Amino acid sequence: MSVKKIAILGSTGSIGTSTLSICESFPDRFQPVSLAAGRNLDVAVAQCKQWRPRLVSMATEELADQLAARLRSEGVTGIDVVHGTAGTVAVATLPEVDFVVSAIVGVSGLEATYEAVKAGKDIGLANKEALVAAGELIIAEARRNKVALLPIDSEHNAIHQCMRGGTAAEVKQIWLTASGGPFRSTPLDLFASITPAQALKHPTWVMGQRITIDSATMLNKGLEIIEACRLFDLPPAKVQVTIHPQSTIHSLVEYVDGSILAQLSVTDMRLPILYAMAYPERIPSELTFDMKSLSQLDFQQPDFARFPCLRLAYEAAEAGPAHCIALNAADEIAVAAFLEGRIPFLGIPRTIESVLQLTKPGHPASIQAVLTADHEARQLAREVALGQAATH
Ligand SMILES: NC(=O)C1=CN([C@@H]2O[C@H](COP(=O)(O)OP(=O)(O)OC[C@H]3O[C@@H](n4cnc5c(N)ncnc54)[C@H](OP(=O)(O)O)[C@@H]3O)[C@@H](O)[C@H]2O)C=CC1
Ligand SMILES: CC(=O)[C@@H](O)[C@H](O)COP(=O)(O)O
Ligand SMILES: [Mn+2]
Repeated sequence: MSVKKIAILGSTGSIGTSTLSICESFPDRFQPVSLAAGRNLDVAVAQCKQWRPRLVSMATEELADQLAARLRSEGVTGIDVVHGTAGTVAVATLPEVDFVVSAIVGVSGLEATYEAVKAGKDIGLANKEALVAAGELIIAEARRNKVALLPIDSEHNAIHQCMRGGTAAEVKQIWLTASGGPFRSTPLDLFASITPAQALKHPTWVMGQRITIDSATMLNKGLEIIEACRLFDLPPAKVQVTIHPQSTIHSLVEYVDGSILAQLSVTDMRLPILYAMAYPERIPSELTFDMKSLSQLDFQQPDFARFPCLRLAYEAAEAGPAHCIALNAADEIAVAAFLEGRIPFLGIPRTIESVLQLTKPGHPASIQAVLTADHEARQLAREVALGQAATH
């Protein structure tokens, strides 16, 4: 059995480190050969020392120089260090790479993901923002190059598994489960004073900051609706959301005959990562779910008044690609502003809604056009958020 050579985009993050943990558990199956980190120099140094990849990228030239110096001083040789977008693209397209785990947060991960698909690499996709911003282009390129695009996002991974129970034409609709985040039952009059520390306490998952805040506003589920439309070629009306606080069922597929298939497992991202990396095989693992401990599965319908971001995402999905790009871009800016204490929690949906209202319908036909639209939406979002900051 040959060892799959893995590139990890976002190796220092939550998904990246879980991917390396899978490589550690299955050394005869997966070998990381190229890594892209952002700014976390200490973790990048440690990963280089442990894994001795061929190529590593850091976000900036300065950080790359610092990494190279640290590796030299510690006697670690044979690792090329690159930087920036060109660096992440080089990591993703290294000729010997068989499989790319795309787990940079935000649109920063888009170009490397797209170039990996163009280079014919199979992809494990965690970076949902790439699909939200440029899903049609990525999917078309994946079809052209016959690459497997395997979702790592837990809901889409669950749907991918449940889709093996029928044909695409037999699917009536799909159900994405949502935890409801930390504010599922918080009185609405307290929303105005929600702090970053409160919003960063996810009830069921440990994840990076941006996705954790997105779970608190439920914009994460909104992005996932668009992600599902792109991955499974479904209209927004066939992508439903149900709140399931236990995060035990990761999503469901409803078939035309009335059967609903669900995927259940532990709340541990190593499992969807392993599924994607091993596909179409299933590798025995210790990530078992204790069925005997399962006593209750709850569901409730989401409330758009509590979670306006969910409504905004459905509206963007219906409005088309330019609005999906704007939805994500505005959220990236608003979440950063909230975490820096510059806008309130409710400023996140307010920023997104204002930016969407100012966005004209459009269908960017290239990655460069997507990046231009993303840049313009960010500018708008900064102006809107800045206006709010002045009155905050
Ligand atoms: N965590 C989870 O359980 C899940 C995550 N996802 C998705 O996976 C992606 C990653 O999420 P998560 O791991 O939680 O996020 P983290 O914030 O934990 O990690 C983000 C990673 O991206 C890197 N990064 C950020 N900016 C750049 C850049 N400009 N160039 C290169 N690398 C960069 C960071 O580097 P550094 O830290 O070195 O700065 C880090 O390695 C997101 O798209 C998220 O929505 C989807 C489902 C579940
Ligand atoms: C693990 C994962 O896939 C996350 O996207 C998670 O689902 C977030 O939780 P929410 O359901 O609260 O958005
Ligand atoms: Mn998810």
